[in-house]
Amino acid sequence: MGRSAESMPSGLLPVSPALGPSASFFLSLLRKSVSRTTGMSQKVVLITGCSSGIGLAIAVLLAKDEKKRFMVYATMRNLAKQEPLVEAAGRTLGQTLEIRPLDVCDEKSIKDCVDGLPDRRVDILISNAGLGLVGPIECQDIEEMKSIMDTNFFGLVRLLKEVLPDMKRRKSGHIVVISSVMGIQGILFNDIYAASKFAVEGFCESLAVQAMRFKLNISLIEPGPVVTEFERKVYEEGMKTDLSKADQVTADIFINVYMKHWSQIFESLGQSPEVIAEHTLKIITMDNPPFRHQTNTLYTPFTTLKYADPTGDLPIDTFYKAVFQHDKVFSASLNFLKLLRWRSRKSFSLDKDKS
Ligand SMILES: NC(=O)C1=CN([C@@H]2O[C@H](COP(=O)(O)OP(=O)(O)OC[C@H]3O[C@@H](n4cnc5c(N)ncnc54)[C@H](OP(=O)(O)O)[C@@H]3O)[C@@H](O)[C@H]2O)C=CC1
Ligand SMILES: CC1=C(/C=C/C(C)=C/C=C/C(C)=C/C=O)C(C)(C)CCC1
Repeated sequence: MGRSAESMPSGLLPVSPALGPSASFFLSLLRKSVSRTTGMSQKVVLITGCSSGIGLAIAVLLAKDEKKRFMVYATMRNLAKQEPLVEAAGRTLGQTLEIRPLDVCDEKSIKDCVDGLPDRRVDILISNAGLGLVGPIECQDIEEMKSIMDTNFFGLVRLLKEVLPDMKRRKSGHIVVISSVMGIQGILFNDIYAASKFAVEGFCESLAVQAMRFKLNISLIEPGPVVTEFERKVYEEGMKTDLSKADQVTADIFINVYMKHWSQIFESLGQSPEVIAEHTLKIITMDNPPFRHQTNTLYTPFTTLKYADPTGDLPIDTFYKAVFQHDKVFSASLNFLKLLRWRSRKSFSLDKDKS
């Protein structure tokens, strides 16, 4: 995709309005000549939720791209949280990465952010901002549930209402959504979170056919557990749940079965945000990116159960057995996996030390 010199991202050759008309004219000539000589077609990437985790990792990986293929607008709802990103971005800050405010629950904040981009152009939108929630529904209030839907689902809808019309007009663009394995398959005590990711998937699947008519791509990235702030926040909030509204059996399963497995699942199956960023880079640089992409091969045995049985009984029976009948075997398998991964990581770092 060839981009005009006028629409080159400001991060490459910043033009200060204070420079006056002649300097601006000179710089615009310089931009044209840079574009002509390098033949560069730098893509503008807008990412939400970059204060931590997956969003931060994607922003940094793309900004540090050796071929400088991307101009990254890394956004977050609270700029007071930008320090980790500033630190990780290093010298790319102000060059191939700029930090902007954006709250996915606030239409005006989205519009202001997009209006502030050169030509309002977004080549790749990475919808990443999201919140988790675990617990029995009888202990969660509707407002709390609505805020999950508002962030995880309507956040994406608001973004697309702002960005999609321009992409359609230009007949180019890639919408990448950080969904989850829970966009494919519900998990015990994640009723509302899974519903929000199912909503995301249904929405994108419906939109994908229309997008094709405008030569746009939509891709859902579906990670399993990823070791980020999400893990800690969800665990801490989950443990604070007021279980007085739940019966004894439910409260017991939540604390002594589900929450007991939480850290173990992340330790045995968890990926790093950097790995998810690598997967995302691969997807956005493909000629024909897939609509769905799972990042974790260790988790696919679970998601495959869904596709293997159209009645839907197989995953439900299997999860039931894993949790209630073969708890010890399930737990031992996770521990074994954890040990294997620890050993392979150790031997990998020993190999690196030798070389
Ligand atoms: N970690 C995991 O196991 C998995 C996560 N995912 C998904 O990955 C995405 C990123 O999560 P992850 O990096 O793990 O978690 P983090 O908690 O590290 O990051 C979540 C990001 O979303 C931001 N955010 C929350 N609400 C809003 C909002 N209204 N507007 C803008 N930004 C907002 C947070 O900002 P702030 O700091 O201000 O709260 C933060 O930057 C989410 O969509 C999540 O559902 C998918 C599969 C697994
Ligand atoms: C696999 C599995 C379990 C837990 C899975 C979890 C906890 C997955 C977390 C995924 C996340 C955090 C996705 C984020 O979007 C159970 C129910 C213990 C038992 C049955 C098998």
